[in-house]
Amino acid sequence: MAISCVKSRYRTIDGTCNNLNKPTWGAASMPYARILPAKYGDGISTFPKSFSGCPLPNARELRFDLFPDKARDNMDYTLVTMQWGQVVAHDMSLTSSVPQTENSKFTCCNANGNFNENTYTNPNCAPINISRNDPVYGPINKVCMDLVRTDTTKYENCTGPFSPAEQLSAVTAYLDLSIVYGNTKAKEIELRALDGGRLKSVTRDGQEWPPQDSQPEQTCDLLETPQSPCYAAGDVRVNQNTQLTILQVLLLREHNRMADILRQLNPHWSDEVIFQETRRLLIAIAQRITYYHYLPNILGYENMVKHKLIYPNALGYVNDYDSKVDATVFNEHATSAFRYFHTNIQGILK
Ligand code: HEM
Ligand SMILES: [Ca+2]
Repeated sequence: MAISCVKSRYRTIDGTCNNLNKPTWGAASMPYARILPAKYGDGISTFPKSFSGCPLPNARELRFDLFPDKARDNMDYTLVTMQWGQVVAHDMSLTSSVPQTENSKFTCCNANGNFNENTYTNPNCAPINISRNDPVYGPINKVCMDLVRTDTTKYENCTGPFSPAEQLSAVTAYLDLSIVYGNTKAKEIELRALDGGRLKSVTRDGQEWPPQDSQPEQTCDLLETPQSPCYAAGDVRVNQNTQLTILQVLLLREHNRMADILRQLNPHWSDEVIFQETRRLLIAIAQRITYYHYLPNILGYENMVKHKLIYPNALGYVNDYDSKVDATVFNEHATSAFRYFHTNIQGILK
């Protein structure tokens, strides 16, 4: 599909036209990029097999052998280091059709922890066998761990019959706070107050909170009553865990705080101008936190300076933009590498 780009001071909501020569690079609803070619069993979409032609080892057993649980306190960083990482992860990547809520998901295992009748005939099902000795699920007789295969270019009929399936990301690859503003114009409009550049919010106990999701029973699986908080935000995972929700609330409040100040300073600005200017500022603040505060903890400050990921001595800004670099997230990064930081999650969250 040909996209014509308009020169603008503001980012598009769906990530198109960030790169004017390649308008779809890094846009939402595009396939992931790959470091290595796909390696499917049949070259198209089935699970790979071992060299002997047997299935690969059981994923649940490998997990216990390779990544046993071990609590290790860290005296240097608080839980927010982990938590900002999830903000970054959700800004960069959401594999299309990954089930994130209990009620809306298609399942391959039944409520008793056993395999559904049609599991073996359904090509979208790839549940994992849990051994009877499993330390967590063994005692409660759960033998089926759900795994529903994600959507690919195959389901979307985007690629030819013999080319390998490519998974899609539902969100913009850019660190553009899509978790706050959404990835489509429709979502952006739904989230905006359309007055004074503000995002919609509700006041409870004298404080500002995100608006209630329109379908709380479907979105939030641990809902006590339909009135219990279940928030709507730019990202569907906003309610996934309390620590993440806190940061989403903070970003919403900061947007509205800055919008109110900009409105006071510029009474002649329209809702649209205040909204876009505030969005532009908040994105810049979040990028600053990510590159100068979060990533140095992970990659090492000197290392980042050496590889020109940050420029601590720069005055104003650095123009190191390279239009030949594709910002599309690698499949290997979203599926494996960046999930490594799940090991930073505290075992018990109170
Ligand atoms: C309490 C904290 C967290 C919880 C409960 C959590 C849970 C999850 C869950 C349930 C998924 C989806 C699994 C699937 O069906 O594919 C996921 C995906 C993912 N997580 Fe986390 N996570 C947390 C923190 C983090 C952190 C700190 C990072 C990285 C710094 C991270 C990176 C990712 C990535 C990259 C994905 C794949 C996203 C996608 O492309 O769909 N997560 N996480
Ligand atoms: Ca994004």
